[in-house]
Amino acid sequence: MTHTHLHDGQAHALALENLSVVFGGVRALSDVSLGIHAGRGIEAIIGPNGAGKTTLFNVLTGVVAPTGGRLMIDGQDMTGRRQDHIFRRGISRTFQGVRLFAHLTAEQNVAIAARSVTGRAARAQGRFAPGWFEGGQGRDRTLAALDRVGLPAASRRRLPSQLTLWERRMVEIARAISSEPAVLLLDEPAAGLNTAEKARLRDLLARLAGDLDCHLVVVEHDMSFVMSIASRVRVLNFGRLLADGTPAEVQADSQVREAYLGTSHEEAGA
Ligand SMILES: Nc1ncnc2c1ncn2[C@@H]1O[C@H](COP(=O)(O)OP(=O)(O)OP(=O)(O)O)[C@@H](O)[C@H]1O
Repeated sequence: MTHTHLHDGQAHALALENLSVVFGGVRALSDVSLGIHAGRGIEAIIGPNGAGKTTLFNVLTGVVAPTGGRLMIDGQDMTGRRQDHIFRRGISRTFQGVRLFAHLTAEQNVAIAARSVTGRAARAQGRFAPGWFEGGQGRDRTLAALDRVGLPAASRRRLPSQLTLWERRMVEIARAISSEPAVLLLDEPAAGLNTAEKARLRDLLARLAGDLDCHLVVVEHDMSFVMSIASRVRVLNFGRLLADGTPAEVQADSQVREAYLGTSHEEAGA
């Protein structure tokens, strides 16, 4: 696979400026400003239940339009733009829980995502080549993504219901990386995995950040997992950005400790 990088020579940046989201009377996000710079890194967003983490991902991917503030991609205002527009700018995601098409095999689930985009190379040229899937790129992209996550050959032709949770998670990640994103957002990737699987996930994410030149942003409740993979951690609480720093800095922050003490997150001190 050839990579013509979308962000060659320039920082591929996702930025939220004074972002607010209100659902009816609920203020899910209040005046959140943050920048995500592409590069080979992994950062995390943590926070108690209802802090606004998923809403933040939803704004970053165009699922939810903000009530106030702006979403900038590469310096361009993308506020209120459709999901597919944002996706084509190199922002990809996985969802809380696993969302795969039940009637399609693992391989087909990845293929439909892989063929819906032309990938980073074509995006860099500012075009979508007609017939590229028939030309084999979609298939190459699918196989490359499945190889990258390490899904065994026998599992690729199984339906999601015939796979383990870890295998389904691998398929979801393969689907998200098949578009060769510049930024990959992962919503609770470690949820439900056992210790051995979490270790494999940790290795996989580190490899993706390195090999793919993809910047990873992880929303995660498992604090020890977060602290072991992220170089930067942002903490949301009641829709506001409470802290931003290295894992050590965030863990030592008294406001963060207080925010977690009021919740049922027993893993907060881990
Ligand atoms: N579509 C919606 N309509 C109304 N309220 C919503 C909607 N989506 C989210 N909320 C509310 O916005 C707030 C933030 O929710 P969000 O799901 O973003 O939090 P979270 O940090 O991802 O929580 P969790 O850790 O439980 O997934 C919560 O109070 C939630 O109830």
